[in-house]
Amino acid sequence: MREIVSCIDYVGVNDRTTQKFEALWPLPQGVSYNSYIVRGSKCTAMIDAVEISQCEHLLKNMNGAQPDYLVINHMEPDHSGAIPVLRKYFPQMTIVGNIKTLDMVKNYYGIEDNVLKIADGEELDLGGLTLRFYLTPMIHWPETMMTYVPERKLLFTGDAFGCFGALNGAVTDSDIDISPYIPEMYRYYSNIVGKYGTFVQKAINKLNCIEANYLCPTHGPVWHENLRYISSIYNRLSKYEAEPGVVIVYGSMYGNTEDMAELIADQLVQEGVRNIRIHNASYTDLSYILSDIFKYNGLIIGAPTYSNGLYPPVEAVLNAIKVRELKNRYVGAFGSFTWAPQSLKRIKTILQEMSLCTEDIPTAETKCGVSDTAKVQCISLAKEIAAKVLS
Ligand SMILES: Cc1cc2nc3c(=O)[nH]c(=O)nc-3n(C[C@H](O)[C@H](O)[C@H](O)COP(=O)(O)O)c2cc1C
Repeated sequence: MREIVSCIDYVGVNDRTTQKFEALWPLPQGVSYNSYIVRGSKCTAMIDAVEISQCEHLLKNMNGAQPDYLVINHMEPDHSGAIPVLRKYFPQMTIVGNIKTLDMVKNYYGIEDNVLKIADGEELDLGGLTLRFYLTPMIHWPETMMTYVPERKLLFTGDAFGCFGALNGAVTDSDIDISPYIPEMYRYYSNIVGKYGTFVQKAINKLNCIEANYLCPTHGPVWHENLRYISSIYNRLSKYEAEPGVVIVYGSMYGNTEDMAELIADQLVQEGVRNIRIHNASYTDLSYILSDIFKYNGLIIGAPTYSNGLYPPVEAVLNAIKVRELKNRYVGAFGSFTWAPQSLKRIKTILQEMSLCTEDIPTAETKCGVSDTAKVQCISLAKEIAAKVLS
């Protein structure tokens, strides 16, 4: 148990053994499932729980605390998995959530008794400390909400402002070097929350009226000293705003499409672009590709034609971008074929369907090896994208 501010403690756990979050996203530095205890003079509340396999650690960290309430800001099982166990340990504990939360509690865990339904803006008096609930749907499930403690200017934010990476000793950012967590925040946002930028913006605007000195998410450090910086990252990402730079994602079986990627990158450097990330879609995990795509404002995608379609690893990246409704990028495309060209056409079609950009998409295409014409096209594509991302 670690004190964050007077009467509010951290009781969360670190998971350093799960290899992939949601069985999809790599966790090379683990992940924390954050849970908190708020002690009023009359009652004690627990804010969010942990994943089912971590119950023992959670109970140990609670150090004998007897919660009267369990507030559920988010029902995803990495936070709610412990509910049935907690209910057995603390039968008196009332489960607090909004109408959508309680429907999920019933359908996941068969629990309908001793629950308290709260509405947007409602408060729960713990004695000297108040919990005020703000519904913030679709960050990133329909039931998500945040809980504010006005007396401490502290906001429990659910998954918002969270990041991958287990906690290394300290809980609050004031006590650590936060630099390892920043790339993990980009990755977490782009992988998990990225599709819901509009809803993140709605929540940010809704919560503008409250003053928060502490943001306590369900993953990663508590933000205090760097609160403004972290909020600005979230604000920017959820508006789909990006830094000048170009991500080149390509697939290649025999190196010809790859040669085009290298040519384009070489020219981008000559044009003055400094942030260039090249990803071979067959080798870089999608998690990291998405993270870079959310970070930079230029995106160039290339693939060989494969069985009259698009090379599958590149198609998977395009689908992931489409799902996340990415906006405002300067995009280019390139492709290769041997007898019947398809890949470039397909990349362009998908990019245009996404409304990623309003302008024509610059392209380059080659038949078999990289032809002189294709080289000229690659150079011109790079020049056009460089001019836009640096403008
Ligand atoms: C399994 C397979 C399927 C292919 N299907 C097509 C195709 O439908 N149409 C075509 O023009 N080329 C097709 N190709 C040829 C590749 O698109 C061509 O060799 C391309 O230049 C490969 O690019 P790379 O060197 O970057 O791997 C196919 C190649 C393979 C191995």
